[in-house]
Amino acid sequence: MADKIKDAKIIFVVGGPGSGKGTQCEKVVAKYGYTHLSSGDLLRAEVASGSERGKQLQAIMQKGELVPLDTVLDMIKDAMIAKADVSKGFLIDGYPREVKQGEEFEKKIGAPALLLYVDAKSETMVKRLMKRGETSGRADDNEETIKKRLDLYYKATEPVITFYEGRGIVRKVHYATLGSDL
Ligand SMILES: Nc1nc2c(ncn2[C@@H]2O[C@H](COP(=O)(O)OP(=O)(O)OP(=O)(O)O)[C@@H](O)[C@H]2O)c(=O)[nH]1
Ligand SMILES: Nc1ccn([C@@H]2O[C@H](COP(=O)(O)OP(=O)(O)O)[C@@H](O)[C@H]2O)c(=O)n1
Ligand SMILES: [Mg+2]
Repeated sequence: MADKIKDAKIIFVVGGPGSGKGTQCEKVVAKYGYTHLSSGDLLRAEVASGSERGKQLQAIMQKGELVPLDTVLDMIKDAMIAKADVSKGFLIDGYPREVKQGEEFEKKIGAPALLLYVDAKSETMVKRLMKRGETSGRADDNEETIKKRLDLYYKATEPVITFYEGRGIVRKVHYATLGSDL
């Protein structure tokens, strides 16, 4: 089964909470037809299913903490296998969250060809998430959890970018290059 994705083209999409990862992925999908897999969306789907595992995930996500590495990785892997026959490549959005997650992904699935780093200032991210929180219904789009997600991003996830910069595969995307309104 896992053989099906052995040679898949992989792009990691990394950026802070509310930096616009999902928004940028949609643009790439429209242009290049890659398959977009958001690790956060996969986790929220599990929560929405009402399963026992979903309940445990909900509690972690509400606090802005990271769910266990194996849980996310298994979900991404299953989703990749399910799409392997129709996919030109995969945008893995919101993963890796820490260097260890990247290392495990590479051991179990494969190496990324590229890392898209979606850059935004922390004030911008906070503003967007507070706005989104008015309608998103996301339990983590509130001031207290947003602060924790940001702290964790700077502490655990920024080192991921440095790690892959060492391999020369990081491409930075920010509003100026994308003609955003901000
Ligand atoms: N003004 C402006 N808003 C944006 C831009 N990109 C994204 N947004 C908004 O910012 C919010 C967060 O964007 P997402 O694409 O969901 O960001 P994300 O990084 O996937 O967010 P998380 O999954 O929560 O990490 C949404 O409400 C978007 O509509 C942009 O370039 N300009
Ligand atoms: N690889 C991942 C992705 C998401 N998550 C969890 O899911 C939450 C939402 O992730 P997300 O990528 O949709 O959103 P942001 O926190 O980036 O805004 C995170 O705050 C984590 O609790 C995780 O633990 N591990
Ligand atoms: Mg997202």
